[in-house]
Amino acid sequence: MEDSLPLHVCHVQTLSIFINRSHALLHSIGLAFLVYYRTSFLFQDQDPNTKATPLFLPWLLVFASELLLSFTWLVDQAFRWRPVTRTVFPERLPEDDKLPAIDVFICTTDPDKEPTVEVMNTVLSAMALDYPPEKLHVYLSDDGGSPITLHGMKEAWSFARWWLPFCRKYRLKTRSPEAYYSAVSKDDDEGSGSSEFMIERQKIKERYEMFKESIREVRGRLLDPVHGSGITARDHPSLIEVIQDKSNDRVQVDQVKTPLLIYVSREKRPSHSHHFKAGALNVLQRVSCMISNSPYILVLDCDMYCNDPTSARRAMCFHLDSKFLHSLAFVQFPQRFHNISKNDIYDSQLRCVFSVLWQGADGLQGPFLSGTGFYIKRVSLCGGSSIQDIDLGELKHSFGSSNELIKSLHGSYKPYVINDQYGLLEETHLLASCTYENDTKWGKEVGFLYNSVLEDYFTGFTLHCKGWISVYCDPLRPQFLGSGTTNLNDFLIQGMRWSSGLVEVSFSKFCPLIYGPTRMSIFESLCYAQLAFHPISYFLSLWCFATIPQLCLLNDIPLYPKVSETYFVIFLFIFSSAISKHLQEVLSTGGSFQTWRNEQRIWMMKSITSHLYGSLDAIMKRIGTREANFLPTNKVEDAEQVKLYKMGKFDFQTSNMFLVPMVSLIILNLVSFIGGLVRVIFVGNWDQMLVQVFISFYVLVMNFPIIEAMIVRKDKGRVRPSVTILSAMFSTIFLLLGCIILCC
Ligand SMILES: O=c1ccn([C@@H]2O[C@H](COP(=O)(O)OP(=O)(O)O[C@H]3O[C@H](CO)[C@@H](O)[C@H](O)[C@H]3O)[C@@H](O)[C@H]2O)c(=O)[nH]1
Ligand SMILES: [Mn+2]
Repeated sequence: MEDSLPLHVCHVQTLSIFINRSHALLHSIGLAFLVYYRTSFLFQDQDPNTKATPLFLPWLLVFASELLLSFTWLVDQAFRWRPVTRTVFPERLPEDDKLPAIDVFICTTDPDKEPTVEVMNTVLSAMALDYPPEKLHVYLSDDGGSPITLHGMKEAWSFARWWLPFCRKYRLKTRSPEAYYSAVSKDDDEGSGSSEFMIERQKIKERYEMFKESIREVRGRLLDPVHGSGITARDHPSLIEVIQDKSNDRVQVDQVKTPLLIYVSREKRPSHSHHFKAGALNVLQRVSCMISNSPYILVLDCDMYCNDPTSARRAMCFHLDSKFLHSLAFVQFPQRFHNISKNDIYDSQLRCVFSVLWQGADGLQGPFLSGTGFYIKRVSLCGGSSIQDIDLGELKHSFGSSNELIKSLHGSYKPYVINDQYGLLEETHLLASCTYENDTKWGKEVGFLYNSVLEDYFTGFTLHCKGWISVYCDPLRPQFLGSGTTNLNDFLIQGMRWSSGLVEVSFSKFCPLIYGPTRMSIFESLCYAQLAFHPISYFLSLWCFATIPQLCLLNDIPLYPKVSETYFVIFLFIFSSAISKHLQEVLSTGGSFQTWRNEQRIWMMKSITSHLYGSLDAIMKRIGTREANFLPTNKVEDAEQVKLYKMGKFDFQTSNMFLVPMVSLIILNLVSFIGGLVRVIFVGNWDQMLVQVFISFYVLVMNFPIIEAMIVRKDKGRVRPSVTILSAMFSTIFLLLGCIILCC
């Protein structure tokens, strides 16, 4: 055995650690001075005449916002404490016959928003993973219960019998056929120069076109008026099918070994809450127990195809390491996207999360579960390996009534007897029924958890609380590629769902600051807390910074030290230090100045809208006036929207709920900037008002695309004049109210 050679190594990023810690030290000294400056103002002997003046209120609000931001920053430092990167050596893995089996879970829900061809590309890329095919089982959960998807699966299976041998023979790097055939530059795959290869490539391409055509044709047919079947996405029985060969191509491709492919559509009834993706994943877990019961599970969103076949072996480098055998719950790969433009105006790539934060968490107890692109150990979702000692009654209380399921948990189940399809299907239908989870611990303690719409964050959090660790694997070539949100509307709605899910957790008994520290490393729990609290903290403080200094500027109320005072330097320092740290991180993770500006801007836009509404949504859910929901993002590309996105132009075709607050604040800042400037010039107190003038200026410069879309643009993505007028009304009312409060 190659015992001496490690399967992976971990590199501590010493330079980043040095930069981060020194910056944290300097920055916190700055913040300490700021707090001292503000508190000493609050506690200084007040003139009895001024004590009652409204000056006090704006000061307090601005100070509170400064404290909130400082707190969030401080907690955030946990992510920067000990970043690491990892390298794996898959060539040192044991022989194929010693590798453990893997189940791949793919979730889809809506064939209109999630085009079937794209979903099947994900399925095919997973089937084509470089892993022994008899040890790979691909499950698709179809929450829509759509015959279009089922038909797509059958077609995908037939096509796979051509596609997989081609991939294997030439060791293709790109194994999603769509990505492969539409790639601008070809990978240098083995034998890719030969004419035999070119002929085969062309032949398979034709088959692929036929495959797409068949999906299109069936879609056209099935979309015609539904004939009173009563089956809808929200109301349908369960349907589980092991996809098998019905094609006539058998002669040629009979020898091809294909991974098992299983279609699962769980039962859904309007009377039962189905818990969205987490619910779907839990059904897959149970159903797969009966069929393959593999010890490891790869979870994928329907749009996240495997861009590189080696991810499974890479993940096994960690899972099979004897040091990790009993502690490692999952290996997380970053989410990367295939449709991001160079400019990336919406920061759809989530650069900070996947290039900075997760590496930081990896140096502590591990990256957070990120919904897709992770290889998780099955037992970690079922309460660990202590199951063996628990008695049957207790187990049924946790896992439900199925004896077969419980047998499988003990590992004594002999899964998938193909001859006994009938018995198998009966049991799986029970497991996929919407009542199976009643009075069990599914979703509460077992499987993916339901407490939050951000099931991944919360499930990962409880795993870390139970002492499991995770690792982050981020090789140069992205292992998975999905479609990022490339229009403002989808982006803000997605952000709202995430904020809501995070705030839900922070307002529950699982609040990371209270529940975490006693159960996991303190730094890791700070990381969880940072994420959980950032929506509230950002929306409160940014709303404040976008209004209060501006109102005060118009009313000649100074909130910051004069330029000539020494404390001015403190504010200058804090601002520049924060900005340059962000810039340093952007540049060192391959971004540009433009990236920095885009991230600053989208941070402001998101804080004002998504974080606000997401937090409100969570609060309303908490007090019971609102139900959880999960609007899946749209994966269909709209040509016009894509054009705007590629040009780097914001697409303001979104609801007024998002637009009006943003535009109102821009108008407010415009008025206060111009008014303030005029005033400062006439009164001559620029020394006192400079910071406030600058804040308005900064907001305007950073959000210039909104101004442009209000005034200059004529295309569809502009801000409609009606929105501008409505927003102007809101700003006026706000200004008037503000003046009344401040001046009386
Ligand atoms: O009722 C549902 C809703 C969604 N999904 C699936 O969940 C996945 C993620 O949904 P998507 O619309 O793509 O949401 P995103 O915001 O892009 O997803 C991110 O955020 C989710 C949590 O909000 C995580 O689960 C995802 O992994 C993460 O990529 C998709 O495959 C959907 O088909 C279901 O299976 N059932
Ligand atoms: Mn998605």
